[in-house]
Amino acid sequence: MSSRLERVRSVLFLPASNPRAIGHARESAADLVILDLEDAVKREEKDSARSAAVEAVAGDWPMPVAIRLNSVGSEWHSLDVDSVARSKAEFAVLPRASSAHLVHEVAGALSKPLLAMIETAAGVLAAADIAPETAGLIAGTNDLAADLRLPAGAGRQPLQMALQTVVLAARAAAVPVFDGVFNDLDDLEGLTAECADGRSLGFDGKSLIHPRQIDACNRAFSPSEEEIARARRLVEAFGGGAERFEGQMIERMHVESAQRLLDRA
Ligand SMILES: CC(C)(COP(=O)(O)OP(=O)(O)OC[C@H]1O[C@@H](n2cnc3c(N)ncnc32)[C@H](O)[C@@H]1OP(=O)(O)O)[C@@H](O)C(=O)NCCC(=O)NCCSC(=O)C[C@H](O)C(=O)O
Ligand SMILES: [Mg+2]
Repeated sequence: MSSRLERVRSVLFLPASNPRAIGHARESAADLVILDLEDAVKREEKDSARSAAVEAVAGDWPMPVAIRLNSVGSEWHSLDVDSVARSKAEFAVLPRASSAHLVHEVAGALSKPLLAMIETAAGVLAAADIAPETAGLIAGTNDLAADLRLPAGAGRQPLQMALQTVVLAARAAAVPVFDGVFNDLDDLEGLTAECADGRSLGFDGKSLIHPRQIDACNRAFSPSEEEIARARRLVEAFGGGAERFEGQMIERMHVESAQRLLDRA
């Protein structure tokens, strides 16, 4: 696992075509920033956005920065790969990853760590093979809902199996995994609830579309004081084998989980 992604909770997307947003992202508390060349950028701005992204990543950033390419098969993909390969972007992001073979090819052409977005039915079914070719997975819930032909407002319930498959694939390959975006820009309560849902599914963090979503996300994916205190007590109390701890059975794996939480904290 790239150690630079190990503790990432908030993943902020922004259109590379918006210079003011690039400025805001650089000053934000996001753990990872993704300059988008794909869906957030209009057709007529694809070339200028690509140049702007390459120029932006050449500057200093307090957090790791990635560029999201246009998908394989699109008219911009090859130009994106050429430019991003030569750029100072630490990571690239491939949308609509659908097979391990394609991801392997793109990662090879870029010669830099690649995060793959799982956002099609084919991508979900291939996620276990895709994950080992990557530095991490990101669930693309908008595209996935569209690909599955879910009715508007269907929510996350019909996506549960896909989301769990993405987490399983990432865990089996020991790479980090990030939940999809929350589209309602003004509903911070809803965002907080969805972050909690993502964390309970096993995601390490969440992708975001607005700086005002960052604090809630960072809070939700950080261990609480209560969790930290319990983990400390548990590690301290453990003597090996099966034991009673505060009314519950604990074994070695509970100590490992507690230790992981303390490391993250
Ligand atoms: C969604 C938006 C288009 C909303 O924009 P707007 O209504 O202009 O927002 P505000 O007026 O609240 O903006 C206030 C200032 O904040 C800056 N801003 C806004 N968003 C960002 C951002 N993401 N990063 C940095 N800064 C941001 C604005 O520039 C304003 O600043 P100023 O001009 O100085 O006043 C907009 O929020 C947006 O574009 N969000 C990101 C969209 C995006 O990147 N989409 C692609 C990734 S999501 C995706 O595709 C998921 C996946 O693929 C899937 O399938 O699910
Ligand atoms: Mg998408």
